[in-house]
Amino acid sequence: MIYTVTLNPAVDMTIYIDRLEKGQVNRSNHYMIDAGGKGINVSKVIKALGEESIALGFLGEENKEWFLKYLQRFGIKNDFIFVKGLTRTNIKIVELETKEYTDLNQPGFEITENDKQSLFEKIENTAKKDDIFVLSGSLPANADEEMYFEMIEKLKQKGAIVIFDAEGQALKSGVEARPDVIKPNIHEFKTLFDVDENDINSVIGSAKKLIEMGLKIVLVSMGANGAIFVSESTALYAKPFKVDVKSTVGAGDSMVAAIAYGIFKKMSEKEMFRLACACAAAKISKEGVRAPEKNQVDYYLKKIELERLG
Ligand SMILES: Nc1ncnc2c1ncn2[C@@H]1O[C@H](COP(=O)(O)OP(=O)(O)O)[C@@H](O)[C@H]1O
Ligand SMILES: O=P(O)(O)OC[C@H]1O[C@](O)(COP(=O)(O)O)[C@@H](O)[C@@H]1O
Repeated sequence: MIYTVTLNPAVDMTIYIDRLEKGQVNRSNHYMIDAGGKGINVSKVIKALGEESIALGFLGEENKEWFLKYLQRFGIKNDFIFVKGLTRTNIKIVELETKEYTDLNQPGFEITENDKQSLFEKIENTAKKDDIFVLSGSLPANADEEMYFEMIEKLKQKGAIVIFDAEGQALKSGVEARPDVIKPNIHEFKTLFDVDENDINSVIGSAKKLIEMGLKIVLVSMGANGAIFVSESTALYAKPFKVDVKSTVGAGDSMVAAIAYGIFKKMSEKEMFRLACACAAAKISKEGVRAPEKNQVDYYLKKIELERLG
């Protein structure tokens, strides 16, 4: 089974505006509201690819009805721990004239020691050998930065496969627990290694250090500049190509979803990387934080060009 864990979910409000004038009253063109947060977006894309996952993590008590209704509408199975307060609202601004994308992410609710223990118990009682666990996104406002490290260690002891996507200190400490897969974007990767983002070989060299540490796959996404996939047996570069971008939010999550799906379906590394790039392109060609349709993914699959490196 595939499980996604979202410790800090979000109501994502995507606002489309011709141009944002700072310090002025602005009126939007139109907007969309989606249930989001990294793991939840991963679950949405897995569903769109035709597979099931169960979304775990925390959800704020105060606005949980709307959130759960949204997940039900899209057929996303879930089993959250409900915590005091509201699930945060993150604002995504798309400026139509300049094609600029601005995210305003909030810190989110706080959790108690009890909440944390309940989640750890649920995960420990659920995880079995070869289950796939996707751990992604920021931590609740007051959570200990080592929370992912602890969770990854416990999941690895159970024999589960761990895919991990976080940033900052949570990423640094989580990597020490040797997850199987990480998918940092290039800015996040630069917090792990002092690489030159214009030099693909320097990114590959650093990714290989993580493989030597015991990670199985390191996928570094580089926004409009493509992506790099490194494993023990291969180093691949996905060439960039033009996409009519409607919202960049969830591009990385779509890649993570494809890797989870690919591992679950025992796809080859090359195939799963191609799928990851196609899912990301299909996602960004959609408004808001909605999963792409399967036929859009198939359309982009034909456009992905991979180059073997190193
Ligand atoms: N402007 C863009 N044009 C074309 N592809 C893009 C663009 N932005 C993102 N992508 C695709 O989505 C992938 C993930 O985007 P990225 O911004 O690196 O991740 P994240 O959402 O985690 O920050 C990229 O590797 C690329 O394949
Ligand atoms: O947990 P974080 O790091 O604040 O990120 C949360 C945001 O990330 C998203 O999951 C999008 O992530 P990506 O664009 O990196 O795929 C949004 O749905 C959400 O608002």
